[in-house]
Amino acid sequence: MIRFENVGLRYGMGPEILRDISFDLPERSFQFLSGPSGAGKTTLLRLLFLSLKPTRGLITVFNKDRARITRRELPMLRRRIGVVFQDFRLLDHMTTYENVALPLRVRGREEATYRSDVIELLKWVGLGERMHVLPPVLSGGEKQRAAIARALIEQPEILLADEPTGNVDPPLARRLLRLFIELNRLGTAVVIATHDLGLMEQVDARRMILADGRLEIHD
Ligand SMILES: Nc1ncnc2c1ncn2[C@@H]1O[C@H](COP(=O)(O)OP(=O)(O)OP(=O)(O)O)[C@@H](O)[C@H]1O
Repeated sequence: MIRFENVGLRYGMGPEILRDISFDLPERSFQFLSGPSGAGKTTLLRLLFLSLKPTRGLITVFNKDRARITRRELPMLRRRIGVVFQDFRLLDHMTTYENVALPLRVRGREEATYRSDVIELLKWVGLGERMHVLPPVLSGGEKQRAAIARALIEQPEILLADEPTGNVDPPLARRLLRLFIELNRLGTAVVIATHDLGLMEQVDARRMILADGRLEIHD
């Protein structure tokens, strides 16, 4: 689905943060992306989400060359990639339900066509009782699950999650991990950026480890 070939990335005139990164992200795969703080995990996720362009090398996304993707094509492709950001990015003046429904509303869909899907998804992430409250009232773990639901509402083919268990206690982290595993069983490829070793030990999954700008892959 996504392929990197000798990809390099530097911000401005700074040093190369990522060097010669090559890997394939197969359909329905499950992988952790790990490495020390500052190793470039978020940067790699931004390349995967098409919000950054590589400074060298080739990225192919859904059989398209990243360098040839036009601005107009970007929203269509991004819809196929769900992202859970480290800081959630929920809108505080909208309820949980409205936050999750927003991507569909923005696309001009009538509420009657998606209402039951949003409610079902909120129940699936365990927020059935919290759908009418505003994000400032939600706990960290609830915000995390609202952000996951929003990333999933358009049924993406890939889910990227940046430190999804960073702010939650171990039982909730396990619950979130079960949610990602279930999602993967249903057919979505999953990439979880984390430096939580305990989390990675719970699943026999591919590990992509960034260190000194390079990527090591342990299948
Ligand atoms: N917009 C930017 N401009 C310049 N440098 C940046 C920018 N974003 C990140 N960097 C630098 O790139 C390097 C990698 O950052 P990145 O956030 O990708 O790492 P990370 O592995 O996700 O870290 P953490 O685990 O702490 O979130 C860091 O040295 C960081 O300072």
